[in-house]
Amino acid sequence: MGGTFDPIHHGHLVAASEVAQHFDLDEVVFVPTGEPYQKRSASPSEHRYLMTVVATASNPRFRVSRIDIDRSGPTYTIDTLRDVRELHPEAELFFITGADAFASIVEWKDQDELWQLAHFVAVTRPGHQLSMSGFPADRVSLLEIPALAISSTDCRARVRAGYPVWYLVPDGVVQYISKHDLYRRLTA
Ligand SMILES: Nc1ncnc2c1ncn2[C@@H]1O[C@H](COP(=O)(O)OP(=O)(O)OP(=O)(O)O)[C@@H](O)[C@H]1O
Ligand SMILES: O=C(O)c1ccc[n+]([C@@H]2O[C@H](COP(=O)([O-])O)[C@@H](O)[C@H]2O)c1
Repeated sequence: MGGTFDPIHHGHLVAASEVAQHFDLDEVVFVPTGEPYQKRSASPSEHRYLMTVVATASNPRFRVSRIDIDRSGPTYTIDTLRDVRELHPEAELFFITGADAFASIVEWKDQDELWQLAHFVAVTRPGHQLSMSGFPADRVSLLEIPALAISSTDCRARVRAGYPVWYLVPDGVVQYISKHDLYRRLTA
């Protein structure tokens, strides 16, 4: 599951858990983006990586990869999937996205090749419509998951405004945000 994770929240974790259960996955690898070129700004990648580690540490089926943050330049999923394929030549790969990210996939780099590298799972997300038309039916699945109307944008705005993010993000992430004074001065 790729994401900017700025910060990681319970919407991400529920999506990962539901997909792992539904497809009987051995593990879910969270891959924080290095340079999310379509986002206006993002916190330093090490902060986003460490929050993802903190949020996932207690789940034995969850792991975090540095492959995107250690690759220089803009992050493209085609590179993520090629690198993962090289590391795990025998694995059956699934790429998890929310409905909003999936809707923009036609704009992603080398879109036609993406389908050969992984099976894409698009999960439902409040406020976003999912349409499978035009996509290769055998390479894409839609999964309905419990609706959590949580976004990283909203979490950042809440911190900036002095509102709590307890229970929207894992406790350790609340503490990490506070310890490193994240989001107080950001505009995004
Ligand atoms: N509440 C949610 N329910 C389902 N999927 C989600 C949810 N939040 C994020 N996702 C999915 O997780 C992936 C990573 O999302 P990302 O890290 O950009 O979080 P975000 O909340 O969308 O962030 P931002 O508000 O900054 O755009 C994307 O595929 C996104 O669609
Ligand atoms: O490959 C691309 O061109 C591309 C463009 C935008 C987003 N993505 C990937 O989509 C995932 C979710 O991205 P985001 O920006 O919604 O956090 C993450 O893994 C990104 O690297 C990929």
